[in-house]
Amino acid sequence: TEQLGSIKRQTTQLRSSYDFVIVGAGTSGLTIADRLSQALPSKTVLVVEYGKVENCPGPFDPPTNWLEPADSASRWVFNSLPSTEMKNKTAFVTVGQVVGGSSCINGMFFDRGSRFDYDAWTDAGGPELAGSDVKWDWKGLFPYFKKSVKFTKPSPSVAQKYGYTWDESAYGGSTDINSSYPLFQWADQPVLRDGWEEMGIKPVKECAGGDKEGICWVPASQNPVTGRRSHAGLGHYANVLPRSNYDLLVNHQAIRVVYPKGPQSGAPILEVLSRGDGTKFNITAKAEVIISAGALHTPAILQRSGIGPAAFLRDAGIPLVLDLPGVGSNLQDHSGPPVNFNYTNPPDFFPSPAAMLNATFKADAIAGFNETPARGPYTLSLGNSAIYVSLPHMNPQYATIIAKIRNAVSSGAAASYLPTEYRSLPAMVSGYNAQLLTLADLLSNPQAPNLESPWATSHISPATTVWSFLLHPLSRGTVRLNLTSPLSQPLLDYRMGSNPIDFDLHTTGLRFLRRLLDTPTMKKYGATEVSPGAAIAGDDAALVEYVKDQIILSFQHPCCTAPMLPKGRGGVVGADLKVHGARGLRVADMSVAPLLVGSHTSATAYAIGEKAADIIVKEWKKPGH
Ligand SMILES: Cc1cc2nc3c(=O)[nH]c(=O)nc-3n(C[C@H](O)[C@H](O)[C@H](O)COP(=O)(O)OP(=O)(O)OC[C@H]3O[C@@H](n4cnc5c(N)ncnc54)[C@H](O)[C@@H]3O)c2cc1C
Repeated sequence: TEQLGSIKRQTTQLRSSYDFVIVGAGTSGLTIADRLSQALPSKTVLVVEYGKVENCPGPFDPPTNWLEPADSASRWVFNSLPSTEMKNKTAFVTVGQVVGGSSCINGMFFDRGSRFDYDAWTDAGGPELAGSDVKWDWKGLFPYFKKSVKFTKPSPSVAQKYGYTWDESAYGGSTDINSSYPLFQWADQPVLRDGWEEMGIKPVKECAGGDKEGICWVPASQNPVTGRRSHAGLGHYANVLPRSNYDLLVNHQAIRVVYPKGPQSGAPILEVLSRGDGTKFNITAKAEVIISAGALHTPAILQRSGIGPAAFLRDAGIPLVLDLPGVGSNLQDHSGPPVNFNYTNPPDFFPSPAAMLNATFKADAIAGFNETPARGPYTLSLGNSAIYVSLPHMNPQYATIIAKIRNAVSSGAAASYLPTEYRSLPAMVSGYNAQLLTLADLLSNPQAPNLESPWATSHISPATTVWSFLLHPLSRGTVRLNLTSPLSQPLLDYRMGSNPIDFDLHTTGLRFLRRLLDTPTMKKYGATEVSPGAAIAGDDAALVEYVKDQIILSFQHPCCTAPMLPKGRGGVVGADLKVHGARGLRVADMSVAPLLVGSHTSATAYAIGEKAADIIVKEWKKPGH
């Protein structure tokens, strides 16, 4: 209960005003709240969170079924609108709804993108971002990646047992967000690793330092001793208390920001709704409101505030405050199809996940998870290994795909891949063209991965499967208020495959992954392809059909819906994360990424939070504030 000292459950418990009001106690939001309340002790900070504080942890604490947190109240479940180019498939997407946000329910796979991914953010923004004092390229972000986690190297015996490698120069932070390697791997984990190496993919010693094309060990966001999840709700809230200027209001929905005297008049008022008794309340921010509600809810809050695409807001009957068509545009996520196979002569390693079917083994695993230090299978979350491969290394004919991307821009065809309402808006078209040209450069770079395939074992039941994650999709979706119920979850339109060149990228990934089955290691175990199969793989049209049939539309990494880009390129915030045209209002979470990164997204969300906090602290420490 002491930890809950500053928890507010009713607005009557709040102070009359706060300097900073942060919307969303998630991965980025709590990072910012922690840093501001620490660096600016004379200022007050309030975080407003929709969910509760009690519902974290999620899955892997110990692991339950993937995507099934121990407490389902800790998340939102979205089913997107159908993607017409993907046979009307819908994306199943979840996000955290709890103090800690999605860092409470995620897969704990704690990787960073490659340096080229972040350099691409600046490229896509053109001179305005490149020339800004604040830089969001790799060089500008790397110090914040370092600051955002405390890395604990594995003991020599564990490192030797599993072959973990690392380079501490990629780390160095001391904050209470842990990055560490688990004390357990399944004995058959090396089977795929051997296969990848035989395909010519090279092991990389450390993948968090900007260069990660190859085979990577990836740490987990977990405590190195207890094996438990490390998340923002602990590291940036409970474990930093008491702090007299840091309050957290739970179980309240931020509805919208209101500018009684116009968006240039100073920090807006935040309107919140109690989920307990349904009352509405206004919270006064003296300095700033910072929206960190995640890539799906941040654009909904802005749209309810009258900040968004003018035509949409008019149709919705919401008075226009700022015409920013980029709000809720530019939705991206990782997606991809699988290659399925069986072993006719399966590797007989012990333990493999099949051992969990044995009651004695499982009982020992549970006991081990509760020891200190913890040990055994339950200390392993989603896994810790992945390959990251560039387009040139997958496809010798990659230049044809790059030419298609460039031609789509020069011919004007690219605009027709955007949602209809954007095709006549010059800023949206020019921003998308700039993104595509940036991505054409990125995808041509042999050191910039465009495929990820993570694994933890050679036996992923029921079938043996390797997934192809398309790291840099070209299609763009939208997030829009649900006009029949504007306070409920927004509508997601993923529009996967709306840029047809994405199919070339998906089929490249599939063709590349299939080569795993030709390696000596896989042949030794009699690996036999189940799908897509050689006959289909030789036939472009059939392989595209396979992609449409088998693709998973979301690997739970939605982003980019309030992008940091100039207004003339469809942007919503500038390099200082201030909403274009508004005073006292910033956005800081995965929505501000202009382009999806080639990694899972929590490490980037923490780094965005760290950098945002630094920008804000510097501004408010200036004389005159
Ligand atoms: C199931 C799952 C698995 C994942 N696996 C991984 C993984 O293995 N590795 C990895 O790196 N990443 C993973 N991710 C992605 C990663 O966790 C997220 O991208 C990242 O945590 C997002 O951070 P954020 O700060 O943008 O938003 P969040 O952390 O989602 O925070 C947003 C917060 O805002 C709150 N909120 C929303 N609307 C309102 C409102 N109106 N009023 C008040 N509060 C509001 C939410 O409740 C939430 O607490 C996964 C995500 C999910 C969902």
